[in-house]
Amino acid sequence: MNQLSTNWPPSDSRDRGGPAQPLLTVNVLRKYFPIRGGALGRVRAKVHAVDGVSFTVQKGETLGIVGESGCGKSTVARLLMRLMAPDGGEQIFDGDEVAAQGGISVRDLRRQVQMVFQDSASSLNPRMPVQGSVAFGPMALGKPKAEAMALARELLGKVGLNPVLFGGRYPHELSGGQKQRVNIARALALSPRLLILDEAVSALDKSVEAQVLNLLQLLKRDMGLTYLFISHDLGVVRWISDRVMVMYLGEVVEIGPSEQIYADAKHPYTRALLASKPSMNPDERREEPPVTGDPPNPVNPPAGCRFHTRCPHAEAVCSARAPQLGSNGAAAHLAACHMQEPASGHSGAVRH
Ligand SMILES: Nc1ncnc2c1ncn2[C@@H]1O[C@H](COP(=O)(O)OP(=O)(O)OP(=O)(O)O)[C@@H](O)[C@H]1O
Repeated sequence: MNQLSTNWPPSDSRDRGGPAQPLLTVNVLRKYFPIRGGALGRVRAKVHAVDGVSFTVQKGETLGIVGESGCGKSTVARLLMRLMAPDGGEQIFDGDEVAAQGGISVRDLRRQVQMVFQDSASSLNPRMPVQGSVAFGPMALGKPKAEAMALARELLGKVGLNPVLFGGRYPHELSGGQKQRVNIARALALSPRLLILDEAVSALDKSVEAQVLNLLQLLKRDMGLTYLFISHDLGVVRWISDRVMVMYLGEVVEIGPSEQIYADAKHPYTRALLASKPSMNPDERREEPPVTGDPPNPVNPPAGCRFHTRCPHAEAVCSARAPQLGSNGAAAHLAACHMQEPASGHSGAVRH
């Protein structure tokens, strides 16, 4: 693998080692999509896509986001990039509030946060050789062409594509895995501090997926990057993430260190999701039945705990009152379930 020149990425912006410091903090983020109808196109209802989501990503870590299709993972990602405006909440990037007076502008945020999507083909311009695609962002920000092209060659090498062999190729001349490597190089060309990977390896064959995951780990270590890794594949998320956040119907139901989430999940939804995951180990203990059926309609989410309509442990309190994210053990491991609150009134509530 090629070495990058010493002046890239800029040494002052990397997030290596040291005590944990937040790079990104999100407080009570909300996005409701209007559903319009009738001749006048009036708003008839709203999809509660992201509903009060709060979390922090520490510098240098990988936070995985998991949950069933439609739970709001991609909407969170798009909100973080400000590809759409939130309806509420606050986003703080490296100490500065996004789009607030005296904070960080959306333009600056979009340079420091880059995203890689699942669909590697449509992210690339089909009429542009890949070296040009990688150089495009830096040139748009004013880097002279010769420098941007040199950076593109360097980055293609960094993602494992020989720039002499691949730089002049068009996207249709590349495999899916190669295209995704180009997309990663393109994202890195703007020297981001946070990379959001939204189902970025989901369309790849398992062997190619493993190569790209290994590449991501190497890049993260070499460049001091921070990742937000969104996937429906719990095995992949476990492998790559330091911490994992579980979403259900627009809300966070559990968040904690990866090993604790996988070994000792607190929320029945997380346990049901894990039970739905195919296992190679026939002796693996599965206390919860796999999650079945479809999630409720996000236009009218159930009152109380949104999972209560599918939860085998649901009691009256679960539909009466929404549980708060909290911990009954390790402070870093939080779950929103009445069984985790000693005084909730649920018969299965933990006692201390
Ligand atoms: N532009 C939009 N207009 C209306 N509803 C939307 C829009 N984008 C997303 N939604 C809805 O918001 C909810 C969350 O969608 P989102 O794509 O964030 O989920 P997801 O967890 O990323 O799902 P997947 O894993 O399938 O991509 C879903 O109910 C979806 O139908």
